[in-house]
Amino acid sequence: MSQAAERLRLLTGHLDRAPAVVATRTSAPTSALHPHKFRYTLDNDLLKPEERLFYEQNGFLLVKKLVADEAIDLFRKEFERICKREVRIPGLIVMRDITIAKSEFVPDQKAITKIQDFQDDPELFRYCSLPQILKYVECFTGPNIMAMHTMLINKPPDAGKKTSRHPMHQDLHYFPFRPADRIVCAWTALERVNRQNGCLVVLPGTHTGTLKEHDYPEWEGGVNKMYHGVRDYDPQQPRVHLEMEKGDTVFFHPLLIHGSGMNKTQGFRKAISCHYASSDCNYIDVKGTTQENIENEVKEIASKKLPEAVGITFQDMWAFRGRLVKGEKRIL
Ligand SMILES: CCCCCCCCCC(=O)SCCNC(=O)CCNC(=O)[C@H](O)C(C)(C)COP(=O)(O)OP(=O)(O)OC[C@H]1O[C@@H](n2cnc3c(N)ncnc32)[C@H](O)[C@@H]1OP(=O)(O)O
Ligand SMILES: O=C(O)CCC(=O)C(=O)O
Repeated sequence: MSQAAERLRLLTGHLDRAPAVVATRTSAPTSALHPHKFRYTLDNDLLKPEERLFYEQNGFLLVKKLVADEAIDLFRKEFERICKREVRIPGLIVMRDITIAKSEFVPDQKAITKIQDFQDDPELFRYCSLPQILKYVECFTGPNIMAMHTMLINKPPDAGKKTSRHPMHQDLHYFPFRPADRIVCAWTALERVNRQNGCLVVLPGTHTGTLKEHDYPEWEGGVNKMYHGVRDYDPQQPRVHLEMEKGDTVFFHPLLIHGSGMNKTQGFRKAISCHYASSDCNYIDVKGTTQENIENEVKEIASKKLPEAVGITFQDMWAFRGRLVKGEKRIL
């Protein structure tokens, strides 16, 4: 058994006890007729009872070998074509690590840390519509599903300044839509990921808390643009390193505190992800909330890059990105 599988087995072992925490933490009124009142998963028969309880208590669920090697190889090839500029995708954001952000651009995947917003690339967007992914997503979002945000992350070998780390954060910080419980991220390893190359690190159970204040961590070597982290993060909290094989997929709640470590290898650690939300979610105004700092930053960057973007709301920026992948388009 792999280390990751063993860790998961140990964690699921804890679920043998009665899910009292689940019942007490739900915001919905609990009923004596429904001792297991679930909050984070929906009533459908897709999840196995142990998977459902695991997500309720931990805020994430790792599914082994969900995406086939053939599909992954196609995603990797398309990423390579994008990096070489053999294909150009409208609206795609290409990010370089802060250590090389000011150097001359080289059209090679070694120079690219992440691509974001590939909703208009049919090759990559196939990931967001894979039936085996949507089958799980539906358990968290319900039947009307929007793909709201897409990324292919190519974590580079660390250049010695630890900038390849992703600070511990909650994805909800970036999202002006709610309810949080109807949003989920699917993150698939495009190769083996482990502590050496900077796998995801999660703080189990933190999805039951609230959205925390985020800001740039004070890292000596610098921090990538928009990589906010939870302020006053306590590194002593229990954490789990999600070591995964190619094709393994983790689903996680947008309040789950997570991040990823430094890539200490010479390889580029690749993963593909999509944030989904129920199309029944509604937009919120984040002014006056802890999210105002990221709203201002995103709007400032957008208006620098695209003068036409001045005056466009944060909510509209998300509405442009969102694509219906299943069911009916409603509010989002
Ligand atoms: C809506 C927001 C995203 C939603 C995220 C959903 C939640 C998921 C959780 C996360 O992933 S959190 C991390 C979110 N981070 C990002 O989304 C970063 C996305 N990156 C970008 O948008 C672009 O890479 C960026 C706008 C920062 C730069 O792209 P450009 O095409 O404008 O690059 P360009 O080479 O023209 O450089 C413009 C300026 O940015 C600087 N720059 C580029 N890459 C940088 C970098 N990595 N770090 C810091 N600064 C950077 C660059 O030095 C330069 O500075 P100056 O204006 O001072 O000359
Ligand atoms: O892939 C990674 O290294 C981190 C991704 C992450 O934290 C995120 O997408 O929110």
